[in-house]
Amino acid sequence: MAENINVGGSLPVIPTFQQQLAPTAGEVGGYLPVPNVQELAAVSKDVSARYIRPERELEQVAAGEFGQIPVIDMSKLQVGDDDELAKLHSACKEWGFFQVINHGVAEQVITKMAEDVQHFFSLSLEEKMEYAQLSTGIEGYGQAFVFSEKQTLDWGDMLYINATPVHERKMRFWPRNPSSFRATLDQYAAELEKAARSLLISMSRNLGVEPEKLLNLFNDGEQSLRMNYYPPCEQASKVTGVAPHADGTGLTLLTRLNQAQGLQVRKEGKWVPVDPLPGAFIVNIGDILEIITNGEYKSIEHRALVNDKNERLSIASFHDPNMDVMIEPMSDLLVKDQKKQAPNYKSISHRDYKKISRNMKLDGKDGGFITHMKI
Ligand SMILES: O=C(O)CCC(=O)C(=O)O
Ligand SMILES: [Fe+2]
Repeated sequence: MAENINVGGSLPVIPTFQQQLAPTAGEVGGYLPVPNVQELAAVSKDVSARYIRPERELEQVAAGEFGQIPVIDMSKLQVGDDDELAKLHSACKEWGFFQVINHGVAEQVITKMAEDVQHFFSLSLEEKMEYAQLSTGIEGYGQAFVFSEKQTLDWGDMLYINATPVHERKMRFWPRNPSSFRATLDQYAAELEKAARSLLISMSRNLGVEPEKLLNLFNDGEQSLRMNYYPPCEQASKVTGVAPHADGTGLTLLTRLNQAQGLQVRKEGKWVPVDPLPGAFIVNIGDILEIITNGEYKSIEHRALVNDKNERLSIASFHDPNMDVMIEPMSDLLVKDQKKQAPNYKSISHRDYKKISRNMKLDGKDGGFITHMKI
């Protein structure tokens, strides 16, 4: 078993990944234009067949069976509270999803972001389309991950921006309306990045690796904000706002902007509705963190449902490592109790990982790129 292990160095890149690299949406215009859902909802009550998911009828929603996802008090983590650290470790291992309270992000930063995002989505279609996605990438106003005419569509629109690295920002996608929006996005992104790094420090303590080693992977990393707008839908029980998926990212910090509920997490085959606490962030482990931790922490499938009466808004802040690092199990984690452990995942450059994962439709966790990374 030990022969294939390369503890301390980079794991070999598996050549088959290269075959999957062409063509890419990021480069050759892979994303298909689809209707604006907010407009559809405004003009007609009929929901086109392209949005209907017959499988939803068969799925089980767990009513109270598993309880709520764990709630972690970040102020306790920051002072090294052992019980809270243990709670975090178990939340990362058993759930892959948890809420954080006392996270240190000022309430007015979140409120201002909520106001500006709501303002943006309330603009006319024409105004929003000034920031429309191009066919070549995910950034901007539009929809994500649509590659074929046959694909079932999600009942939602989004504004997607890359906030870091700062020098690579594409300002054409950063709305000027409302006039405070750019500054708000900038501040919100910076505050959430701080919270994400603080969580990574606590996670590294729990994992038994030097915090610096984990943090270094995320230095000058990529942070993206996905602002989701889900209009009310007459057939809410038959559609999804975001189809089942596991985030292909490192860590995700999610905020809901209004009272409408809809996030559900898959546990033991059933869907567990998440009931967000006011002011809390919902945090989830993404595929990259699963790979880095060699599977000790797991990314979890989730989906967003929509409401039949009210619109729903959420913001996902995705925190990814630096583009120049290798995505692979951390070498320090491949040594446990002085023994070498086999890596459970292959190694790939972050750049290639992104190219591939951004070109796959959302199709549950098993349909995600992480399946190809498993050894
Ligand atoms: O809207 C939500 O609650 C979830 C959105 C989500 O999962 C995502 O944007 O990746
Ligand atoms: Fe997600």
